[in-house]
Amino acid sequence: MTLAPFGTRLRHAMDTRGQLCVGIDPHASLLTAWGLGDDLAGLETFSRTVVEALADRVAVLKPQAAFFERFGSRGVAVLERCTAEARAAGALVVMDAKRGDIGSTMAAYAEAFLAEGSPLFSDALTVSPYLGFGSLQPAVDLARANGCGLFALALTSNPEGHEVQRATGADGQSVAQGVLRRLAAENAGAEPLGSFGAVVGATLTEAGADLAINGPLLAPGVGAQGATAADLPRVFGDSVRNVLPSVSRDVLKHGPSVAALREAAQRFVEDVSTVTKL
Ligand SMILES: O=C(O)c1cc(=O)[nH]c(=O)n1[C@@H]1O[C@H](COP(=O)(O)O)[C@@H](O)[C@H]1O
Repeated sequence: MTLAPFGTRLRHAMDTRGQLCVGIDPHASLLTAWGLGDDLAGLETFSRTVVEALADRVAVLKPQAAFFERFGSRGVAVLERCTAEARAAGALVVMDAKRGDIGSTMAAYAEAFLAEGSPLFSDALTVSPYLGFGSLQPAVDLARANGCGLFALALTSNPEGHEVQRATGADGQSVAQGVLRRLAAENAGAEPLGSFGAVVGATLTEAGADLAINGPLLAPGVGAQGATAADLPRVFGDSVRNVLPSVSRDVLKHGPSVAALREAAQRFVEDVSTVTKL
């Protein structure tokens, strides 16, 4: 089956379901708080419950691969099921695996997540451009061919990111701005939205970069890291309509009640819609 471009599918999902991504981050502390064991059975119940609660209503679910890999191959098998079930229930899945390597290895990462029929096939993948944006080319090509997307780390939500991302190159532009320019080039002419997004933390005091990339802007940091929906216009300015705010712990802490998870996600959707419609 040929999928429509990821940017088109994401625009539709955000317009119909609201601009929100919920991260599936099965921290040991959350498994315990839910009354589950910090083990494979706990991981399975946790991820199933989040998918049951949210996959039929939020635009995007973003499993954080690390929390599944913690349990080895059987944890990865849970991630495979979680991804397939979330997609079958109607959510777009952004696999948060932050892959990045030399081009020839990047091609294998791309096949793992963006080749139809792969056990971990996802709608999009988070990638690190810090081996050089060009090293991501095999993932860009496969994503484009298969209706998938990428989110490249540009201005991350953690304070340590600045020393690399805000550094200025010989051309006078910041490293992050260079990444954003390359993404804009990949998205040129795409309508209604390109498929090659940037990660820009909602925690920044200001973007300090041109975010007009004609692509989605994944904005983690809302909730547990201190940002709120009210911060989005300050950071994203005119690009706020293309922002996909991402919340993990601040929604997940409301489980294991399916109703409470849904209410928490709905509150974020409403908060975000208040600021994006201004
Ligand atoms: O790519 C990401 O999703 C990401 C980028 C970034 O700059 N900051 C960031 O927190 N994330 C991820 O977003 C999630 C944030 O989780 P909470 O702080 O619990 O909402 C984690 O899975 C992080 O790995």
